[in-house]
Amino acid sequence: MSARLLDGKALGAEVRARAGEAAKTLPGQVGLAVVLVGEDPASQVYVRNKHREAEAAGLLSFVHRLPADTPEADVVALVERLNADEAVDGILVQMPLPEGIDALRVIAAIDPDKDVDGLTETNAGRLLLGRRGLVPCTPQGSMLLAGLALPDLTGKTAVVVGRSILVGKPLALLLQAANATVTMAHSRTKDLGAVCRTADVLCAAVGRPGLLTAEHVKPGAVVIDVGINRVDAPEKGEGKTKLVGDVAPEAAEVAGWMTPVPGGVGPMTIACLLRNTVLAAARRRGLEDPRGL
Ligand SMILES: Nc1nc2c(c(=O)[nH]1)N[C@@H](CN(C=O)c1ccc(C(=O)N[C@@H](CCC(=O)O)C(=O)O)cc1)CN2
Repeated sequence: MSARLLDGKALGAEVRARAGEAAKTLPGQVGLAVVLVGEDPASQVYVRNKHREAEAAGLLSFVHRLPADTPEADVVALVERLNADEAVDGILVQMPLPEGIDALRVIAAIDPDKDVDGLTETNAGRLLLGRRGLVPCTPQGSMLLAGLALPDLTGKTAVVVGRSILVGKPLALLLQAANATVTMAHSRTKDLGAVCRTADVLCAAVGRPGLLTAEHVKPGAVVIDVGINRVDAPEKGEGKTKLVGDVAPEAAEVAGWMTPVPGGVGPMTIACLLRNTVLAAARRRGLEDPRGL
């Protein structure tokens, strides 16, 4: 069997287009502020892409770049200024932050109603309690991709490998909210293969290239590979690199559906960020959530 592709590029483009259409229906322009501290090369690419996609969708995009040695208090002060800025509907602080800055303290400074990353305690609590809030972008994108293969997850078994606050934990809650029976696995899980083979939906969010192989996959399962790992690619030439997921490509011989890396969950992250920003903007204006978003 060769898995069908869950195309995050195509679905991401649809989600971004819908966010752009919904933004047009709101009074005033929707504004997104992104804070980048330091020079992490991958983060610089992601922030550039966020700026480009936000503008392409008709949003106002404000990028704040701070040097790596910026004191934590100055990052928090910037977040507080953005909280008070009427032109800003959504705030995102790009992760990872440089050593010496406590990410949780910076996140805690974000107004929960502008927290388009869904990482504040308030939004994490809302997700846990099943209340309306802002949901982290990568887990949201993973659910949209899984939904292409399995529109109804009721009674399905799901295994999430990884327990980060950015992906693993919120993704497990979203799967549970969609009536799946969820197991969370991690580095201390005994017999990871046996646990993973129970999954109708297998989600890998660990950041370890090729951690899961064909042996971890139940025949026909939906495999959502959240890992985006840059590895050496000597076959492409000296010093060249490539992106690979947490799931080895041969797993596609067993899976029914699988996300590629690149082109799977990654593009959904920015698409869902635009979606969250438009949702936040509508709610801040006291309006209903836009239809069709
Ligand atoms: N505050 C946050 N920081 C980080 C998040 C996040 O959701 N919030 N997620 C990641 C990085 N990220 C967005 O910030 C991100 C990662 C990957 C992609 C993407 O489109 N990947 C492409 C490949 C791009 C490339 O060539 O490098 C793909 O997978 O096809 C978008 C956004 C960590 N930080």
